Amino acid sequence: MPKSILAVNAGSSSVKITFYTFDNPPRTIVDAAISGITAPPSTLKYQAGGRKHKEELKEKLSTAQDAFKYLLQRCFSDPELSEVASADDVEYICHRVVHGGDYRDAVEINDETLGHLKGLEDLAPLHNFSALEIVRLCKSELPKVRSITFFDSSFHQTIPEAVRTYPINQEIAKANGLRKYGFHGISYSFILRSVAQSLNKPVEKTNLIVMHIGSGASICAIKDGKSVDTSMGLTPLAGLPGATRSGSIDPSLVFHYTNEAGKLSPASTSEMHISTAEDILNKQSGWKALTGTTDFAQIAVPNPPSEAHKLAFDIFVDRIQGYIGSYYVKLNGELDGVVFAGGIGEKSALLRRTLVDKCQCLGLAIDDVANDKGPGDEETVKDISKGSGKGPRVLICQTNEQVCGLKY
Ligand SMILES: Nc1ncnc2c1ncn2[C@@H]1O[C@H](COP(=O)(O)OP(=O)(O)O)[C@@H](O)[C@H]1O
Ligand SMILES: CC(=O)OP(=O)(O)O
Ligand SMILES: [Mg+2]
Repeated sequence: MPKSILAVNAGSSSVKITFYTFDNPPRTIVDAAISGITAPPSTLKYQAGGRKHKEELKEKLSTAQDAFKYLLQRCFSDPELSEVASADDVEYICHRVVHGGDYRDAVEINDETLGHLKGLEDLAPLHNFSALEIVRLCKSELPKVRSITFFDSSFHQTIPEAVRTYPINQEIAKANGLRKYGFHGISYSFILRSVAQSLNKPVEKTNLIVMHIGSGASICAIKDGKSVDTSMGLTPLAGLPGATRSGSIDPSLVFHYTNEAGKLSPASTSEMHISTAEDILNKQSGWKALTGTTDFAQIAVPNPPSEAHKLAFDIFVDRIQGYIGSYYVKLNGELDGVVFAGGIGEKSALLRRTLVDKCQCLGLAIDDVANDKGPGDEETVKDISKGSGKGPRVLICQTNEQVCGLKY
């Protein structure tokens, strides 16, 4: 029997895996995901053929590796999944790795590339360590299967120098690789292709503002099919706030927050060197710090349970609105569409409605019925614009960070 390809997406609050056939285009054999790792109980979603299943898990899965092991076992032990019964049925594993440094393309894992990626672990503290733990697990437990890593940062290699350069000492910046990298690029690349196709435009002539907003949130300006700016920076902390991340703040805040800020955090291990400040801004800020929950579904409601929930919603809207305005100008007003994607972007009709209302002056308008309904299960791109006028389209794209790796 021909072997399969396994794609793994370790996000900051979820792990999603998909097994594909080697067909062209690849056929999905099974899709399985665990979400809510940072807000237990975790939820399992499992879809194989016509079978769909969702359940709250009793098991405590507190790390991405635990979630990955659980998902793999679940697929291998499914008696109805003869195509993927064990590691012998897998030829390649494609891993989403958030920070790829200067890598422009995917790389196969060997001692040299793994060593190089280990050097980048500190630059994406909520992601690279977990993803590489899964890579290491695959190397030891599925030693015959080849692992390929695909990077979120690759898509943003087209960002112009003046945008990616921080105004600091350039010798130090170059020696230490201190520049804007940008992330969620695997998702942006999938969204770009899917939206261009749905608008009937060639990718290289498509101009978009895309929001990938989930536990980690970013926004990207795409001009002629290329990333020209994005809100995340050297690390995924910059830009928009997220479930546990502050997003951009005045860097001096770090020095005033606590005089311990420069010290290594207790969470640091000999493998990761995270300061207390990084720990606080990455893991103890965002919605969690403001409201106590990391679940935006509890925040984006018409009657928020507290003032703090309302404030969290308003902060998010304010920051996104600022980027949309800035990117609209950077794209010279030549915009085909504004796209909502990621867990929040795809599911929160309230956030979409609020933002589009605030951006009316750019010609954006939303159809309430289409917006409230959202996309159907099989609908990758849904147009929720009002009327068929000339303004930029407002779209929802159900992104897929697994399949994208296969098409790079
Ligand atoms: N109906 C909803 N309204 C608002 N937010 C939602 C809704 N459903 C899920 N979310 C949020 O989506 C986020 C997860 O997004 P996702 O992109 O899947 O995760 P990750 O960032 O881990 O990859 C969580 O914060 C979750 O609360
Ligand atoms: C880069 C990033 O923040 O990813 P995620 O949204 O999956 O946490
Ligand atoms: Mg994600």
